[in-house]
Amino acid sequence: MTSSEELGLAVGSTIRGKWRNRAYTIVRTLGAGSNGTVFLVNRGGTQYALKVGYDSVDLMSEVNALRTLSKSTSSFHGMLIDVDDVIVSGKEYPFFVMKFHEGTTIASFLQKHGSDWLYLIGMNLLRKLQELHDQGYVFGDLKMENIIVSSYGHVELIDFGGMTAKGRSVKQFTELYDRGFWGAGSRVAEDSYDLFAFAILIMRTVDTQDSLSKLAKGLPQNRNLQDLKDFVDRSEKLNSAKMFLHQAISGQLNSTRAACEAWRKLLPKTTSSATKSGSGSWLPWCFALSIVLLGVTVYLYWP
Ligand SMILES: Nc1ncnc2c1ncn2[C@@H]1O[C@H](COP(=O)(O)OP(=O)(O)OP(=O)(O)O)[C@@H](O)[C@H]1O
Repeated sequence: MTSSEELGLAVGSTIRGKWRNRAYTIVRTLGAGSNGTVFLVNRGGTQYALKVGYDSVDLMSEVNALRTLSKSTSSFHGMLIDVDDVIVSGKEYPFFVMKFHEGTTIASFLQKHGSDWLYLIGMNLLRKLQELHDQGYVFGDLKMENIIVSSYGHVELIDFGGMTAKGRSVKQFTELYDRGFWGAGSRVAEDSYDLFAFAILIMRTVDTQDSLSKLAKGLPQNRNLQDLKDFVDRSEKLNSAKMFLHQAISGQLNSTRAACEAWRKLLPKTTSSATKSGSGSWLPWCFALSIVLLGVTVYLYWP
């Protein structure tokens, strides 16, 4: 794999597209994975995430996914900003530019703000998945590393290289989150495939001993769905989500719509009504405040 240093793309240097001639200044490296290196870049005062790939075939599937979603009217609209090639030291590399999502991983968000946030984050993640599923796609490679959480538990998905049209075979996945790996179902792209990965992700947030990874390292014939069910049963912190998780890992939740409804019931009451109506639990407070202000006004100005 070619690293960013080898590419000679240091902070402050410019990536200029060969075809569209747009220039992006590198602010810092956001991360590097199997398909490329992602940089935070600046163009005309706006920050973007720019991914330089090592192989255009690998990058193309992600670009195609982003292109499709960008055209939609969903919250994924306008995600893809630019696609081009850059020449570095005489060699050509493909790159694309997307919206930059500021935030952190689920694990660090929960550590900082408390584990109660898990239910709201889970709700927001299910809604994102539902948007994707409604358009006829599954995400495929759903895992901790591909989710960014920002303030108020807002969730964004990143790395759409695994996005697959429903009915096809999932093209990119991570074993730990893959139901095929656990002998719990096929790799056909359907809602329940992502919902299985969602359940694993929720389980991983309480897995301080990393026991799921240890289980995954076992022999294939010793690894099965029952191990996962036992994990859920042992995890006290997941008590209220037990039924949901059992259903998700056994493929009994067939639609993300149904999953959203089931998960909503797990939300603490105030959050639940806030997320449902979009108004929030601040309404009663606003009402109380307005009464107090009225009282103060009457007291000050009454003749
Ligand atoms: N749109 C974005 N906004 C903010 N950060 C991003 C964005 N896209 C990617 N990143 C950051 O860059 C890192 C690497 O990105 P990504 O997972 O897409 O690379 P990859 O090469 O496909 O990795 P993998 O080997 O996991 O498939 C991410 O973990 C994330 O921290």
